[in-house]
Amino acid sequence: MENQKILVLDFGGQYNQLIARRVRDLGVYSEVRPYTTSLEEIRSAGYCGIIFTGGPNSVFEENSPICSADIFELGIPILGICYGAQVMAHLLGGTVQHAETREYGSTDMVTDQGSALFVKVPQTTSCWMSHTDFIAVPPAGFAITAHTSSCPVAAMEDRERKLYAVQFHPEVQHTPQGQDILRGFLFDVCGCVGDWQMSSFIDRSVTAIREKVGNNRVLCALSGGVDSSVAAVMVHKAVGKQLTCIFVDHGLLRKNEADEVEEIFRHQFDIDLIRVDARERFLTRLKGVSEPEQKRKIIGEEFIRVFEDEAKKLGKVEYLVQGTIYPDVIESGAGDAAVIKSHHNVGGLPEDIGFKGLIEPLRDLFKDEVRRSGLEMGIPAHLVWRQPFPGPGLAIRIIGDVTADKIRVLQDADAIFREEIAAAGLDRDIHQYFAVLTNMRSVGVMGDERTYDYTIALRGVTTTDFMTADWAKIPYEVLGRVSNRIVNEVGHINRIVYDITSKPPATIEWE
Ligand SMILES: Nc1ncnc2c1ncn2[C@@H]1O[C@H](COP(=O)(O)OP(=O)(O)OP(=O)(O)O)[C@@H](O)[C@H]1O
Ligand SMILES: O=c1[nH]c(=O)c2[nH+]cn([C@@H]3O[C@H](COP(=O)(O)O)[C@@H](O)[C@H]3O)c2[nH]1
Ligand SMILES: NC(=O)CC[C@H](N)C(=O)O
Ligand SMILES: [Mg+2]
Repeated sequence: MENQKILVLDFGGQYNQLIARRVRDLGVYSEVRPYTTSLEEIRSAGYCGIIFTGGPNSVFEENSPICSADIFELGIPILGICYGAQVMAHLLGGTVQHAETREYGSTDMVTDQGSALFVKVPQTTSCWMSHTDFIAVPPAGFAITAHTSSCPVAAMEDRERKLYAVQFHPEVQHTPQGQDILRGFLFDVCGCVGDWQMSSFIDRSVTAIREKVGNNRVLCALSGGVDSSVAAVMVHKAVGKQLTCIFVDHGLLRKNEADEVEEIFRHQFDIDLIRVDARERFLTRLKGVSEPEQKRKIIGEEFIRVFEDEAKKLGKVEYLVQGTIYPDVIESGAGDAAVIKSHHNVGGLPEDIGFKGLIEPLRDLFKDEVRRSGLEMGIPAHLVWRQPFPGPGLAIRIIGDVTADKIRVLQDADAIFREEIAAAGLDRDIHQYFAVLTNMRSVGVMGDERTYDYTIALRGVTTTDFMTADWAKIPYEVLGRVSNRIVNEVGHINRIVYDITSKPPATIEWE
């Protein structure tokens, strides 16, 4: 049985992924698709509801993202949020205007409890606003169901056509009744029953993979990280021995990591594994390259070339499995979102790929959801809770060009940092921590001699979904020990700094 599902139609907002997430948290499957998705596709996918997201544009400006007005004729219930609400008003003949002042932050709101959205919400409540434009006049057939002191149409609905719109953001935590409002839309308006759980996601994915693959062989790009391990186990559940995993040692892994991954994987799982020594070829291609996006693209391409070479040795392989997850996709600039960085497995992929297609069963999930599905499939907790390590590895933690010597220095410094964090019992509390070899050299004095050597930056963050993160408040004693050990034990380092920026404005990795 197919699960019911909700389409989150992406108009370029910041919280699109959060909307999808909140819907899944309510037990309803949801997926984010661009606003350009064709009506035919939407109709045939059998969605039981659509949510229009917010977005940075103004509906009345030229070239703003707009969908076809025929979407309202599909008979599928729609909820517009913020820009999405304005799209609905604009397309159906209402008036959207630019306000003199922005409405931003927590705002008192009066609701009509006769609305399916507000039955569980007090008449006077608060909501979180982030807009300048507003709906001045709703389209014909719409009733106003909420207002604030400066926003005449905080919510409107055409009950008969099942079209709903809210100017505020029910998906953010600062709208205290937000989940009740979404629940009202999903359950009362769309008729969702809440039939989705992680286990049904797994079952459905396994079935879909089995159908897609048929009798063919598949390769899985396995890094030993959480995402690809979960993807591999899922594909193995689907097609068993037709799956071969390829683990690439590109020479940019952490100290001793290649051996550790091989050891763990061979013992833990009954899955075919090939370890490829590609250290030479990656280092050769990266020689003299210092621009971060260029490094990422070279690595993305070289990964694919290695997979193609291995596939040839195995005979005919149709599909490549990757452990791509949602943040990889959105940061690589999916839909109308900006390119933050090209993740090697998405934006860094070459155009010509020697496979019929990719299989990415986790593409719509967040890290914490991937972990939940890993635990559900019986992957041991110590693997599921490993901290993430980016595919391009130390190449994006060495600022500037990458050389074998720099890799060694960084591996040693990073190993000390990780050892001390573990010794202090902090490895579960800090969700990702690592050392960065900055390209900066400075003057120091060691053993009464002048030194002119590199600076290591330490980075530690706390986060749940890796989309936003705070810097970890590592105790000074621990930082002190790490600093001492690195300058004493690792050559060519004479200065250590700790990175105290959150994401945003920084990102977790330095490149
Ligand atoms: N060394 C590698 N060998 C083979 N495939 C890799 C390697 N590094 C990354 N990949 C592929 O790229 C994908 C994305 O890497 P990413 O680091 O985001 O995920 P992961 O390694 O599976 O999990 P984690 O985020 O926990 O490190 C992986 O899921 C895997 O398919
Ligand atoms: O597989 C990956 N390929 C990449 O190209 C890549 N870039 C960043 N990351 C990881 O993604 C999370 C968010 O990182 P940023 O805040 O640096 O964007 C962090 O966990 C990063 O380690 C990557 N993972
Ligand atoms: N957050 C939003 O979706 C904003 C919508 C629109 N850009 C406005 O300013 O009103
Ligand atoms: Mg990884």
